[in-house]
Amino acid sequence: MPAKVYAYAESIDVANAVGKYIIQHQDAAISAKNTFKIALSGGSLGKVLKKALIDNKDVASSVKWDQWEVFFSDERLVPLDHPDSNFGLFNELVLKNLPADAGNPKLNVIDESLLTGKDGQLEGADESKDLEITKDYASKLPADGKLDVILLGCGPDGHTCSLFPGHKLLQERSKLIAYISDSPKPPPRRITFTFPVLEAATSIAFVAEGAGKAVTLKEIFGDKSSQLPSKLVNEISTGVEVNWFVDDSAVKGVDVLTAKY
Ligand SMILES: O=C1O[C@H](COP(=O)(O)O)[C@@H](O)[C@H](O)[C@H]1O
Repeated sequence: MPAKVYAYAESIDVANAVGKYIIQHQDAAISAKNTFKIALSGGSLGKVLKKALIDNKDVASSVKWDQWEVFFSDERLVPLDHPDSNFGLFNELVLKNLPADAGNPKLNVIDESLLTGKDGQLEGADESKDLEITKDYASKLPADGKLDVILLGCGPDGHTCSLFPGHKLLQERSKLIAYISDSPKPPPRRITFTFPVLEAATSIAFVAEGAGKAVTLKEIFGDKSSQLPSKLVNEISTGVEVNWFVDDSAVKGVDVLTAKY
């Protein structure tokens, strides 16, 4: 199933489309099994989620937080209130802005009590504890391994989750959550979903904005031989639908059909 690309002139329209997409999948998941399992990413996605889930009042009033189970597609090995934490970003921008009666999602976060070292750096880190964090996070994934929605970012280098171009973790098949201590983007110590988790999902959506992503998207959609991690997600053939929500500048010069969600 080829990836679908939804493009908009304005950033706010990208966020509103992401909000609509989330609500449609939330409603389908809840009517089927009474719960919505969604994985989030960090980086630029944080601000999009704030616009989609807090500022857009129609979407905000449709979110059934009590029935959400939230996971993180990757996480940096830093305290949950650290500026580099992907959970921390979601907490600051979304959770802390929820009205008191909004309900409480079930949050699946790393076990902070096992953290060592400082700021996700290698110095002072105890790798055996990092591996415990990794194993513990894997145990939090749904028993059937199936997430309803995974929201992904695409870095300017084409990475997604903490799966980086050319990295050996792109081949990881035996673990659902993997540990990385040589992330080329700081901080170096992180955990990440592997391809088997992405392959088992119902729906994946990338959100990518800005002219800085155009060269990368050109390669992802135009170069059949590209091995960029985000391009490899587009090629998953397990039946998971892959969507891209982008602004016009991110797809300027990219030879791809776009639509509105
Ligand atoms: O390091 C990370 O980067 C990616 C991409 O971030 P973006 O700011 O270019 O959208 C992000 O998806 C991932 O969760 C994060 O850990």
